[in-house]
Amino acid sequence: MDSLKYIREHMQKTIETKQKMLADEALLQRLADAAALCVEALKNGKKVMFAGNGGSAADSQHLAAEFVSRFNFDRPGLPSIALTTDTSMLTAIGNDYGFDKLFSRQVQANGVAGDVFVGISTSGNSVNIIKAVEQAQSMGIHTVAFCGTGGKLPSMCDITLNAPSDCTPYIQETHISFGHILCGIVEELMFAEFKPQ
Ligand SMILES: O=C(CO)[C@@H](O)[C@H](O)[C@H](O)[C@H](O)COP(=O)(O)O
Ligand SMILES: [Zn+2]
Repeated sequence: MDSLKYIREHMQKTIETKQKMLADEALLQRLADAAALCVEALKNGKKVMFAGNGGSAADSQHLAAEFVSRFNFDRPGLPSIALTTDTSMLTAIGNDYGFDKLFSRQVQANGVAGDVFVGISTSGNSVNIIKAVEQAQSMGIHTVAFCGTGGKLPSMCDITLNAPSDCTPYIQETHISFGHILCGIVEELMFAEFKPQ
């Protein structure tokens, strides 16, 4: 096994995925639209919820923390929760209702109309994310997909941010760019007066 060859190939593929993203004007516009959707929800006193499995669970809590704490500059916290972090809730729902209901149950209990739900799935086929999107839609909660090119999720949501790859790690590495850009635009649009000159 040639580690340096592996590193070069991985970096080449992740750069190619980002270049495809940059060349896709419609995708960039949808990312701007997703930020505008979050701004509208937050200005109306609503919140942004994130959910995903595995690496996407980590992305969910990373991005919710960015909203509540800070991203590029100091400003008031923004309401956001990751539905992936409370082990008591996750084990109770998983044990009593099944893993497929992990996120939809939390959306039903804690979501309100006008919130934004961001479902993150590289395959686009994680059932607990699909069910959470369906639950959100039934409650008037806006839905955003962070996905790849496959699965059911890309055709389900109000706004679809599809990383242009079919390979989980490159999709994930693009998703965290989506999330950082989303946080950065929301912060700028909502708190321009807090930005250091
Ligand atoms: O982080 C990784 C792979 O990079 C894994 O933990 C990965 O997130 C898990 O296999 C997830 O269960 C995949 O779910 P999904 O992205 O297909 O919805
Ligand atoms: Zn991973």
